[in-house]
Amino acid sequence: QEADAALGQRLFDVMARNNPEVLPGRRVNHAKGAVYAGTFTATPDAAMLSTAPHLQGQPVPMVIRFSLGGGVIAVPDKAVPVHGMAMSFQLPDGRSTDLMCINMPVFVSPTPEEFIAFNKAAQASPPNSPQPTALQRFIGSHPAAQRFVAGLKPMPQSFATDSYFAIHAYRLTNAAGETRAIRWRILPEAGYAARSAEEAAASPPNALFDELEARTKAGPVAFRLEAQIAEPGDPTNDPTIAWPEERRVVNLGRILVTGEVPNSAEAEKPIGFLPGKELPGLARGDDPFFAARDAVYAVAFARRNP
Ligand code: HEM
Repeated sequence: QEADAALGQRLFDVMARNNPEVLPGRRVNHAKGAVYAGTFTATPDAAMLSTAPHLQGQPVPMVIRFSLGGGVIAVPDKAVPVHGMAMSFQLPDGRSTDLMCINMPVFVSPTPEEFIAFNKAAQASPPNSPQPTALQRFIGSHPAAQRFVAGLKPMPQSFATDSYFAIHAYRLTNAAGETRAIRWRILPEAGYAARSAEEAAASPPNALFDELEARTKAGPVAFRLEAQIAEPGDPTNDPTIAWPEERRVVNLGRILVTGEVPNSAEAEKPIGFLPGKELPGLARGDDPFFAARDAVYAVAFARRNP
């Protein structure tokens, strides 16, 4: 649709203005990253929730990209608190479905328009701006942004000791035709482990990427894919509002990250993840971010693969 395409372009433009320069062929956001191969194997419980082919129990290959938020490839790992884990589940018939997760359970803005305003406030607050800066004023008057910033995590020991969230609500439908709203979560089998402020400050520039490469050379890294199930009244169209922790959580299966792909910097170029790719038994929910993100990712992909 016209309106979505125009919003996608405006979202791309505001992201591009976050960066001094977008290098040719590189991502305008989550620029620093590494591509890994993996597999996913569903538990029997997964099929009780959805008929989606990758949730039936046969192992499926995965492509997984770990990343740091922001558009600067040369940024030190310790400087960026928002981490990405984007992944594609690859079905035998050539179809795929993706999850694009960050290490935060909620998003910073309730609507795409407000995300544009948030970025503009950040851009109007360069280092050494007089206080309160435009960003401080924005955060002070937007509770969701305040919660997000307050919830940012310390640097983890490893990408393998952090949890990741696709944030938006999806819908799963099982063979009996029962549909449930869910939110995806990815939990580390190694357990959550963070660095102290001193350890983080002393960490080398590529600490997290080097650590993951070394760790996977010693053996696969495992995560649990879970679905948090909504109850009536839980908001499905506002990614800034967490559902209560006591909601039922179903263990859907095991993600094994097996190793970095050869020449990751080239391998990442033709990859373009999308959060709203549907399958039988798996649909996007009613969050307006799905259409907005489809649109901005299309612009971003075309720009880096002209
Ligand atoms: C309107 C809000 C958002 C905008 C404008 C936006 C924008 C972008 C852009 C332009 C990219 C680069 C895409 C590419 O070149 O392929 C990107 C990557 C990414 N985004 Fe978003 N994003 C938004 C919301 C989110 C949310 C809510 C999440 C997580 C739930 C998320 C997770 C990611 C991840 C993990 C990547 C890296 C993908 C990769 O490794 O290829 N984004 N985002």
